[in-house]
Amino acid sequence: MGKHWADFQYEIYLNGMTGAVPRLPTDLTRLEELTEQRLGPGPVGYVAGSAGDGSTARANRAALKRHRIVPRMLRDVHERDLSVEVLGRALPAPLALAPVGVLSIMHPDAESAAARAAAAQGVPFVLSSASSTPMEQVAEAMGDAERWFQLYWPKDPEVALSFLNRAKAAGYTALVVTLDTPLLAWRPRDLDQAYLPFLHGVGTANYFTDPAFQAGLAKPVHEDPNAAVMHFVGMFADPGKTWPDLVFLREHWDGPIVLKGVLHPDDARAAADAGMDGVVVSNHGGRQVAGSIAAAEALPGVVKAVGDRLTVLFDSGIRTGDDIVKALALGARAVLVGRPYVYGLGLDGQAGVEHVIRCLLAELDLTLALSGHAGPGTLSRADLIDGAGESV
Ligand SMILES: Cc1cc2nc3c(=O)[nH]c(=O)nc-3n(C[C@H](O)[C@H](O)[C@H](O)COP(=O)(O)O)c2cc1C
Ligand SMILES: O=C(O)C(=O)c1ccccc1
Repeated sequence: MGKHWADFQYEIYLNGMTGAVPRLPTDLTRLEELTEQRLGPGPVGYVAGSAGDGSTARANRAALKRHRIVPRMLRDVHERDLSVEVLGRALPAPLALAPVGVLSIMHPDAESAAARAAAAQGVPFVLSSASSTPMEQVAEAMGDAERWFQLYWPKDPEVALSFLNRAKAAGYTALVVTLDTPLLAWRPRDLDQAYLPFLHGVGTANYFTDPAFQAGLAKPVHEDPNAAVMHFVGMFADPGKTWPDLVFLREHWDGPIVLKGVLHPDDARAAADAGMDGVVVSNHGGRQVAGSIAAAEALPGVVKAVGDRLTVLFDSGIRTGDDIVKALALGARAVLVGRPYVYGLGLDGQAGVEHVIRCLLAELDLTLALSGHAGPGTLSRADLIDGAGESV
């Protein structure tokens, strides 16, 4: 028997008897606007923003909305269990927090608060290479809770190797290698506000604390921060990388490796052929290729190509429990959520992130049960039809 995620719903109703309502809305699509009111346009512009005219982020939502769940009745759903096995580990629910850089623009406790929230709810935390807190400090905040490290594969192999060794020593079990960001895309909201936290040395903690990174600087970071920032900018990603380069990661990382940002079935096959363990079907929340295929449109093709060989994860556009049901029915093993938890962090720190996790999983549990499923295992493509679509 798994955790009773739907109890959160009762807890809210029971608190309501004394007139108390939740501190944050339970419709997570409302969090962006609230966060903007609270924190202002700079940081929220960075989080909410996406590539080009923003239509790819909207397409992610529309593609999920186009699928409609066909509920089934009179199936025993009184005992439910959302647990799944992902990359050889048992997770209490098919959800992880996506890697998101520079969380200090949202809250002073930044990644540590988000990681503690994930740990408290038993959900894996994926730490970004571009975190505002060094990976060791985030690990310490989590105890032995499940954590994965997202790699922006640095140009300098010594720094790459050092990141892998540090992540391993700090207890990160899986490596999530993001392929879709060899360059930062054209993002008008950031350009128009000239908002790029890295240029101020925010989101560079893993680099600035790294001995191999420091070895490439003429002066210590604190003596010449601008030079350190420029060294970071030149190092952070490498648009020259190709598939054969994955051998380096396979050689130096013992645990599971997941490639994030895969949208084409042939790239998924290449990942399997390169000895990878999984892929995240993702278009980076619509932040990289403007006009890209929606992530949910890409999911079935990738599952068909490699579903029997790789763990297929999904992100980009998950906002509700029914979105998760749809991604699982399309063949994802679990999903990652990005912006909603980041807004939760901005609004209420660790508690805000826990609120987001609990809302998503309570709604997932209830939607599954009401659709005739006692857990994710019985979902299949047959539980969905293509609806007429809807404006979102
Ligand atoms: C502010 C922000 C920063 C991000 N930083 C990273 C990052 O450092 N590494 C990474 O792999 N993905 C990053 N992403 C992408 C997320 O991991 C994820 O793919 C995306 O947010 C999922 O879409 P969603 O926000 O619609 O849930 C970032 C996303 C946002 C919104
Ligand atoms: O903003 C992003 O989407 C992102 O992935 C990123 C890139 C560089 C540093 C931090 C985050």
